[in-house]
Amino acid sequence: MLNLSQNGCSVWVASSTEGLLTPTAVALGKFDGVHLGHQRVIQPILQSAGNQEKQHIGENSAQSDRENPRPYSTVVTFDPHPHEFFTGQPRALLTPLDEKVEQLRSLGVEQLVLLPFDRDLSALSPEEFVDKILVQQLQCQEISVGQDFCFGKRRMGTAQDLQMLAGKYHIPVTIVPIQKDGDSLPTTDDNRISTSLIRESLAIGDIAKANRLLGRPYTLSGEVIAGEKLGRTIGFPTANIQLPKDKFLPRHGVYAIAVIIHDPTLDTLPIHKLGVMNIGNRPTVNGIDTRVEAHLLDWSGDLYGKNLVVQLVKFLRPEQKFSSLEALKNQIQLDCTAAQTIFNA
Ligand SMILES: Cc1cc2nc3c(=O)[nH]c(=O)nc-3n(C[C@H](O)[C@H](O)[C@H](O)COP(=O)(O)O)c2cc1C
Ligand SMILES: Nc1ncnc2c1ncn2[C@@H]1O[C@H](COP(=O)(O)OP(=O)(O)OP(=O)(O)O)[C@@H](O)[C@H]1O
Repeated sequence: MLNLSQNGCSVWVASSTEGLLTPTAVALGKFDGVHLGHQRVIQPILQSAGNQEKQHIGENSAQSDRENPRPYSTVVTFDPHPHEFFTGQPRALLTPLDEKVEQLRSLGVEQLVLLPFDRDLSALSPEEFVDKILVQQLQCQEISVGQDFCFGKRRMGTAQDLQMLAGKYHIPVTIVPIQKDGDSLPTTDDNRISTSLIRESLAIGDIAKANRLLGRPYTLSGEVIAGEKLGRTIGFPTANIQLPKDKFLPRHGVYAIAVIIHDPTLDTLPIHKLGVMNIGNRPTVNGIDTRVEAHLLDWSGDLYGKNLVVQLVKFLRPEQKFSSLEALKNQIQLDCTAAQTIFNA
């Protein structure tokens, strides 16, 4: 269906009905964020695909592959997000499709299958889901899920049910214990690493926690587009970043950031810079729409058309309405100093 690649490696993106690579070793779930808990669930299917490859070394591998094909490490998820299907409300995502693909690629996943989440799929019983989707369509040889995984009509199937049903087809199921946020005490159920907990952390500007649960910095990525070009008149030119429409935005306000700059038209290495960013409506200039604007420290030059990957480091302050551009300018200077102090530390 689609082959999304970067750096020479790629993830094959398919639906259950189109373009599937089979057989598969499958990790099941929504995987929004590809956080540390998700990464633990994905690990066994990478090992399974990798281990079988190792067995082939030294054998007549072409013949061996034909007789006993290696399963493709495959993340199976739903599109649209089930929450969107049931509520009819568009769901903002920690990792919109391109970002999810990039994160899965970096883990070594070979295929992402997007199961079209519709009335028919949501009505499948656990038995039907295993038989129709996992066995017949995906030709699944191995499965990995988290301990609290639920599936099938009204989420009535548990991870143990999956183990029992898949066992009838001799498909082993790894049930990964719940991963908790060890740094947050006491470790109660509320500390279960989850997409929801990361969204809550981002919504209050607790970037350290969100980054810890993700196992990497939360990023906002997109092309630099034209703004009102006011920033340069106050000595702080800003790159306006166009994000995917379904990207989850953290708390509005000002952040210390690390930025990776890619020029899509040139085959050059990315440039790494530090900076400050504002997410908000810019009340000082009577802005109406939400903008994401980055000012890079120690940078001069055009950024239009370039792709920026902005990694959130720390929330600095809420957005404010200033009485003049001069007052805003003075505050942005203080923001730059505060960010620099964080980077130095
Ligand atoms: C670090 C930083 C902090 C900012 N803080 C605020 C703020 O507190 N209040 C506000 O109205 N605008 C704030 N802005 C947004 C500015 O109003 C905006 O950058 C300016 O209007 C220029 O935008 P333009 O060049 O894209 O038109 C901030 C921008 C940056 C880069
Ligand atoms: N903290 C965790 N520890 C172990 N497994 C997990 C953890 N979080 C999710 N999983 C498993 O990873 C797979 C994908 O999880 P999924 O995205 O569906 O849930 P989630 O991350 O808890 O998100 P949400 O907060 O939206 O429920 C599932 O098999 C799920 O059981």
